[in-house]
This record gives sequence, C-alpha cells and structure tokens, in this order.
Amino acid sequence: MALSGACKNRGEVRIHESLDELSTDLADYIAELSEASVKERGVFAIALSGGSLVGLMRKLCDAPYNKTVDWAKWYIFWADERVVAKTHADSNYKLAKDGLLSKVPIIPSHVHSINDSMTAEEAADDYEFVIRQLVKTRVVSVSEISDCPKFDLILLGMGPDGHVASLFPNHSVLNERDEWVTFITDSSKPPPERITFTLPVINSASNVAVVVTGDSKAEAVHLAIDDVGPDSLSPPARMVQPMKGKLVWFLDKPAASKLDRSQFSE
Ligand SMILES: O=C1O[C@H](COP(=O)(O)O)[C@@H](O)[C@H](O)[C@H]1O
Repeated sequence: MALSGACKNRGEVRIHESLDELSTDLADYIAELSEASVKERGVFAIALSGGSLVGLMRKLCDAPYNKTVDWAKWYIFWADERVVAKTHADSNYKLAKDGLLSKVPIIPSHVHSINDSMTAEEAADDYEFVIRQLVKTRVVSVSEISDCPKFDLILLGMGPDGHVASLFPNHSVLNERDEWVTFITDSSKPPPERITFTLPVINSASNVAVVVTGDSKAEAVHLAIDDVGPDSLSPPARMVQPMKGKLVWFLDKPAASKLDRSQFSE
C-alpha cells in the first residue's frame, strides 16, 4: 500500500499504488471480516453496491479466497438497486451475479435481491420487510443504539458527485430517518428509479467500506474526507459516519490526488 492513515472522524484511509493492489487489499479485508463474523455469529451478512465496486472485488473468485472463504455462511444484500429487470444491463444484481455470485459457492437462497416485478415504492417496502424477517432470526444482527439492522459489512462505491448507494446530493432522501429502505424516482444518474438503504442503516453497520477509484472522483473524495469547513458543501459520502462501526476508505492514487496528505504515513 502506498499510504494509509486515520482521519479525524472520517475513518481509516488506504491509498493504493494500483487497482491490482487495491483489489488484493479489498479481498483480504472482506475475507478477514467474513472469518471474524462467522466465528462470532455463525453467518456473514454483507450488503453490496453496484458500479465499479464489483469488478474491484474480482479477486475473491480466485485462489486462495475461493477455497478459504466460508461462502455457505454468506447472506447477500444490496445497499441500492436500480428498478429494472434482473436481466437488464443496469441491474446491480446482474452485475454481482455475473462478476462474483455465479463464480463462488454461495447458497442461492441466501441471496436477497430486490423484487424486480414491483414499483420502486413497493420494492423498497418489500425489501425492508425481507430484512426485518432476517433481523428477527438474527441472520442480520440489530444495532443496540438505533434499532436498525446491523450488517456485518456494507460495501459502497461513490460517484463523482459524491453519491453513495442511491443517496444523491441535495436529495430529500438524505433526511430519511424512519425507513430502513426507501426509493427515489428522480435519480440524477440513470436509471431514475432506484431503491436504497437509508443513512441510519448504513451508519448502523459494524463495518462500512467505501471503494473509490479514478481522478474524476478526486474532488468528491477531498470533500468527503478532508476538513473542508461548512457541512453544507458535504457530499452524501461525508454523511457516512458509522455510529459504532468501523469505516475504511479504499482509494487508488488518482482518487486520492486532492486529499490533504499531511495526515498519512507510508
Ligand atoms: O449508480 C450507482 O453508482 C454508484 C457509483 O458507481 P461507480 O461505477 O462510479 O463506482 C454505485 O456505488 C451504486 O451502487 C450505483 O447504483
């Protein structure tokens, strides 16, 4: 790793020399959390995002992880989904299925994707109901402080505008405090209809990783992590602040190019 550091209230930041190095570090991190969670709770409840994240998780399909990870204990969720058919090129489920889930021995009934035959509003309600049932049986743990589900790991990407999951800048959905899963019909990035975990759910997780690469995201990374002043400038990614959990940023050098480096060590 090129550089790493802990930023005040912004978690651990890992800056990688290359995408290859980032992918290896990300696979190691996920495998370690999986092992710890299976040891402690007997299961690993992980929420994925779409976009570039899935490609960066590709090393999990290869040795040693394909053999050493206890895939049968994994329960898969999505932090956000586009309201399209599961076979559509825009589907976050399809992306994960093609890039990861079809290549490792995950139990199909442990894959909890969004119902693609419903409206956005119905699909959000339905997905929250599914998660509530799994909280009751403790497949997903519950937060001691917020009453929200406590996922073992939520993996997020970030867009150049600083959006995470389908929480976009200046959208009223950022203020949602009651629902676990909500919906939008006016996403600034197509497709317009999406469902998304809310901030209280993201911030109740045991671990949150934000994986960001490329120089088009450098300004948003700077605004999300550095001490930049008024919160009104904050991208949604800055609102990712796990209450008790651990936050780790996985960056490549171009994404980290506008960060204040004084806080990092080799
Ligand atoms: O639309 C979305 O975008 C973000 C970021 O995607 P990326 O390709 O720029 O990494 C993604 O995290 C989210 O899940 C997705 O729905």
